[in-house]
Amino acid sequence: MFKNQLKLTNFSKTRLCWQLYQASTSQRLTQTRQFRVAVVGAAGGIGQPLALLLMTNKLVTELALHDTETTQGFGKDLSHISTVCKVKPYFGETELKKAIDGSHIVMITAGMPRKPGQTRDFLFDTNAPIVARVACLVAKRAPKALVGIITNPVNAVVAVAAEAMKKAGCYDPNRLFGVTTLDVVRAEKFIGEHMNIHPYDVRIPVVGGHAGTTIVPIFSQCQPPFEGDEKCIAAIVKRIQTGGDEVVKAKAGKGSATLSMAYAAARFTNALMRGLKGKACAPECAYVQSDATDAPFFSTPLSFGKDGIKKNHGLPEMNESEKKQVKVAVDALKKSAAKGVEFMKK
Ligand SMILES: NC(=O)c1ccc[n+]([C@@H]2O[C@H](COP(=O)([O-])OP(=O)(O)OC[C@H]3O[C@@H](n4cnc5c(N)ncnc54)[C@H](O)[C@@H]3O)[C@@H](O)[C@H]2O)c1
Ligand SMILES: O=C(O)C[C@H](O)C(=O)O
Repeated sequence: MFKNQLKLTNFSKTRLCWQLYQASTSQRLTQTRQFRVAVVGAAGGIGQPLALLLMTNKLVTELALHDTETTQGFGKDLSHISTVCKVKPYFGETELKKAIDGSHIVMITAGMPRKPGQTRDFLFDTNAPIVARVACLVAKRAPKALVGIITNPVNAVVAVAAEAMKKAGCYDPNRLFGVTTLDVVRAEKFIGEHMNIHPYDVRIPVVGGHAGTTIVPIFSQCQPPFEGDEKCIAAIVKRIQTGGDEVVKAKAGKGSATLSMAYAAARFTNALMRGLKGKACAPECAYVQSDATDAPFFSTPLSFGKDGIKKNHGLPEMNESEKKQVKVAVDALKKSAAKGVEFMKK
């Protein structure tokens, strides 16, 4: 009897401590500036695991989940996770405004993924209008928000978003990003496997865009220095450039990369939030308006601050082979951007 009372007392003490800890944590969290992140396309293959990963990030205190499919069910499911993050589900065209209002970051995953045999560019006609609509609303309702575009074809729809925002009277090139982090994540993974080291320890800039030969990993700047001959580099470059196809083929008609993309997007969102908070973070590559090359948009390593891009580190030093690859990428990217601009003229 006495033993049981003692147990109960200890249990109560533990619970009280836990409650006090939680109260002090949530107080701390409301005192420091934390972030509302909106995921548009949240019910999809990328959206759901991205939402889950963001729920576990202490910098996210409110998660707005929007989709043209209902987000009620998985939103409720997420809302039971014991983090301080509040989940706000939104549904359909009419609620997009509410989802965007007050958001510090808007991650756009809305749109079709490709099927085997299709290029990313094949998705343009379906996805460009979706991106245009969301970008236009962000410009009007949350002009200070940082916008990450995951929807394909990234190489063209980022230009669509920029034009849509210009039309809406509010475009800030420092706040608009095509998310190319998955190419970096793949590069780290494949190089780590090849060199038998942890992928976390691999740093490599992947510049250009996000499709085929527009993806240019700069092996000459790999840290630690890459160990392997030209043939080996060419094979890994090819694998990074066709990583998306590898997944599309393996999923056999059931979509494209979702989990690895969610991981990459969560990492990129974290880097943006650290920038907003003024915290240091290793540079991340993203596809942004740029004068690094002749292409209007180009991915290079970036540092982030409270207004989005703090510093564009530009093109890293490159060897002759890498310079040639960049030239090929630039020619293709100029066409992709022009396609986006042309679409918005119509
Ligand atoms: N940038 C990258 O590295 C990368 C990586 C993987 C996938 N993608 C792209 O991301 C996109 C999404 O992929 P997924 O696998 O999540 O697809 P999915 O079909 O599983 O999910 C897309 C979601 O978008 C929603 N949606 C469609 N139109 C909408 C609108 N107007 N407003 C709000 N929501 C809308 C759909 O209802 C769906 O839930 C695709 O275009 C895909 O090609 C990009
Ligand atoms: O390949 C795709 O269509 C999806 C994405 O762009 C990827 O690289 O996995």
